[in-house]
Amino acid sequence: MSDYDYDLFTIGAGSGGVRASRVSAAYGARVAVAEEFRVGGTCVIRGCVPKKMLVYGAHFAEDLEDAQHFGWEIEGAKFDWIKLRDNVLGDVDRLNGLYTQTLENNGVEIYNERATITGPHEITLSGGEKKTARHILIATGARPYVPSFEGHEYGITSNEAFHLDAIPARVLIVGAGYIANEFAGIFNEFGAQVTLMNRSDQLLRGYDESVRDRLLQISMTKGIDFRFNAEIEKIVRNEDGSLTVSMSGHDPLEVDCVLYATGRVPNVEGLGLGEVGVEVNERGAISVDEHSRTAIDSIYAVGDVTDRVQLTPVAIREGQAFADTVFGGKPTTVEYGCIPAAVFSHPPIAAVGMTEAQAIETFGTCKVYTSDFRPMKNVVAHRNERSLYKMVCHADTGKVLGLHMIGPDSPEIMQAAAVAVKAGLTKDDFDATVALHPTMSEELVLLK
Ligand SMILES: Cc1cc2nc3c(=O)[nH]c(=O)nc-3n(C[C@H](O)[C@H](O)[C@H](O)COP(=O)(O)OP(=O)(O)OC[C@H]3O[C@@H](n4cnc5c(N)ncnc54)[C@H](O)[C@@H]3O)c2cc1C
Ligand SMILES: NC(=O)c1ccc[n+]([C@@H]2O[C@H](COP(=O)([O-])OP(=O)(O)OC[C@H]3O[C@@H](n4cnc5c(N)ncnc54)[C@H](O)[C@@H]3O)[C@@H](O)[C@H]2O)c1
Repeated sequence: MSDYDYDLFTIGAGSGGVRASRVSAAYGARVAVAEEFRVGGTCVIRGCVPKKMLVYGAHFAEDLEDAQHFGWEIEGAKFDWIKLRDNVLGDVDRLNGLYTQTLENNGVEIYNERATITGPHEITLSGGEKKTARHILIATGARPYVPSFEGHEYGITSNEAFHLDAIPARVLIVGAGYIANEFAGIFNEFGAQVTLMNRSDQLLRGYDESVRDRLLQISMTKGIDFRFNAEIEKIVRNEDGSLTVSMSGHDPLEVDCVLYATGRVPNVEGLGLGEVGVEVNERGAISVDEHSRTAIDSIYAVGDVTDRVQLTPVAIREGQAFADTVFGGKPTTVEYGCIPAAVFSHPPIAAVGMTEAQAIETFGTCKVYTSDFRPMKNVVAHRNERSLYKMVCHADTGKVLGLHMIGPDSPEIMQAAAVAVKAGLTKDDFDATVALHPTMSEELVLLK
């Protein structure tokens, strides 16, 4: 008989924590999880899922416009934000229920409370109750980073964006990464005047320059303004509720909403890590080994709180690997190479593997094949918006090192193509595959 209340106590019921808890319980472990907000975590409650639903909702603005060129009369079309918002939040409630049910069906005990670590095997819940466990898993995720300056409290983060009472007429988005470009697209399609500002002179650092440039060009054509090399200095709230934002290198801007999309920081504060000896790195993320184990043998950490790759499928893999290793008798590590990623902008971007710049830096040279085309649907719709597919290959072997796409449905297309890139296939292998016609994805086997 174990001396502990549980075999595993997980802190945080998000993507990583739910997977780890559920699978560990299925292996026969006695598992409990503490969640201070809502079961499902960032992805389900205020991240990937509601964001993607807003992206779908937003894209109807273009679809309705384009439909007229396909013979459809669209009279009196109007957009109701409250209806979309409440439908999305309703589905979030449904998913929250499903995730809770999944945990309960697997015999995982849920504490709807904040938890802190008070010993290598001890957790204290906010209500004061103490629990012991053979293993503790920290899966507390990350939260939006808000830069500090005078008046910063007048801005919102992505957390609040899902609950707005109205679409603001003028929005300033601070940052130029994933969330900035996704919400710039969403607000712009809903009719807001969107300005995106960034302290550097580029957007989406880490993505291939060609697709970044294409997104910038298309976004500008759609009416989104960009201010680069701009550091936010001050926000003043005016009597009418509008906000005047001062920034370096540019004129002040008057808007109705400021959204910070300036990265996410690991949730480690007040967890008791220092007291118990769990180390954090210079970025404030929990340091772990390849099995997600911290400096304390009984304590592990997965997902955004470790800041390896802040993506849901990665948190899930880390949670699964933890359970397989600790309770499944199958020591498993996560492979971080060739992780496909997407930006759900309008149009979306998808990528896997090395950019052209990374390939040149690694190998000194590479071969690049591209297709720059106007999708058939855009031609009929009179939409002057071109897609770009780019394949980066090893100069000698022809092995595909990276694939980069911007265009309609590119994330949907990329998932399948990423299998080929991960498998180490070559440009010749792609070319040997007969095209599926007429599609956009056939460009992948016709690259020049
Ligand atoms: C707007 C937005 C859009 C995104 N879109 C995508 C996307 O399209 N694709 C993608 O792959 N990723 C996306 N992400 C990233 C993705 O949501 C995260 O990488 C993922 O949720 C990380 O999972 P996690 O388990 O590490 O943490 P989380 O899902 O954040 O879960 C952590 C949980 O721990 C709880 N918690 C924290 N501290 C405590 C405590 N002390 N006690 C109890 N509970 C605690 C929190 O309330 C939270 O529920 C998006 C993120 C955001 C913000
Ligand atoms: N489609 C997806 O998969 C998706 C979508 C949203 C979020 N996410 C995940 O969530 C993470 C967080 O998203 P994000 O967009 O907030 O982060 P990000 O890292 O993508 O972008 C952060 C942006 O903020 C800027 N910035 C950082 N610190 C700043 C400061 N002090 N002042 C001004 N600007 C500053 C950066 O230059 C950058 O442009 C992403 O890294 C990603 O892993 C993924």
